[in-house]
Amino acid sequence: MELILNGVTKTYGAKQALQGITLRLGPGIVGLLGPNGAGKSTLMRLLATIEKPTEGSILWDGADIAKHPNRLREVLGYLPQQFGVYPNMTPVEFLEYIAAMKGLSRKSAKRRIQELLEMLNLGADSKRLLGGFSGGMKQRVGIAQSLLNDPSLLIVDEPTVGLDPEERIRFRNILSMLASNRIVILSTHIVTDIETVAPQIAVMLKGKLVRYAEPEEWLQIVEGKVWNVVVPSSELIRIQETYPVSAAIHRRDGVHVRIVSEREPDLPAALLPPALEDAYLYTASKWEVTP
Ligand SMILES: Nc1ncnc2c1ncn2[C@@H]1O[C@H](COP(=O)(O)OP(=O)(O)OP(=O)(O)O)[C@@H](O)[C@H]1O
Repeated sequence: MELILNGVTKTYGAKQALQGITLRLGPGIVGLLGPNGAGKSTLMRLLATIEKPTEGSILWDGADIAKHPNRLREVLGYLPQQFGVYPNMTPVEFLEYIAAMKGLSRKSAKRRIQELLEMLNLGADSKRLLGGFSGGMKQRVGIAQSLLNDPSLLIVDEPTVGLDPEERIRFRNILSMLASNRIVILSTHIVTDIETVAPQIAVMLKGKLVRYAEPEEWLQIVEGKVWNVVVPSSELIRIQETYPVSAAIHRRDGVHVRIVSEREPDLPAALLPPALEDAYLYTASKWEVTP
């Protein structure tokens, strides 16, 4: 089970959405992190064989998916960013419909749907109409449809948008549970979505893969560079213009601002242990000036 990207580039007219992405993935979760417009969804669509690279190649277990898309499609699960359900169907009807489109036999689909409804904690709601489901429940139905064929490659694009904190945590737990025997690619612009579940994190900025590393390596980038400074709220804008700011908490004694700075700032400052958010912001700020 191996996915290799070799110099993958995608252009739309004059727009380069992806530039020379090279990456090798094995089983487990990889978190793909980047701001809106970084190219994550484009990359997901290429991996899902919906579009082809303009240059470069994507190999699934050695086969080029542009030439042999079915090799990957058979083992692919995809939860796109915009995932819609039919409001007048129950989860069972909806999943049966998707299973039929994927070419699963009725008998194995029925069994698999029951398994997935139990696993995703939807069993008690299996006879309700999807139109009345919460965002989190719909998202679990989305995951269920992506798992119908027990995929070896599972791609989930911005899955936590619109979910409440409890559903977010539940969703992360589901993904961790699924990652043991497949490659899971989780794309997001929210650091907390991936920091607890992804042992490998790839950051994309402006269509390029900036770095692919373990969380510990990300943290090393900002070791000794994260500071807490307390300033009056009138100073906050100046601070934000000067440093990457990963948090600003308003307290009685002023605003406690968490900044990333290579040198000790010219303000009373206390050094803090680094977090992934600091590393991400610092990397993005460096990339702004030296693309
Ligand atoms: N079909 C298309 N035609 C033209 N430009 C496109 C197309 N798809 C994407 N782009 C452009 O490519 C760039 C990357 O877009 P993409 O949607 O992949 O980013 P993203 O990181 O997924 O961000 P978001 O989370 O906002 O979707 C953007 O500048 C976008 O406008």
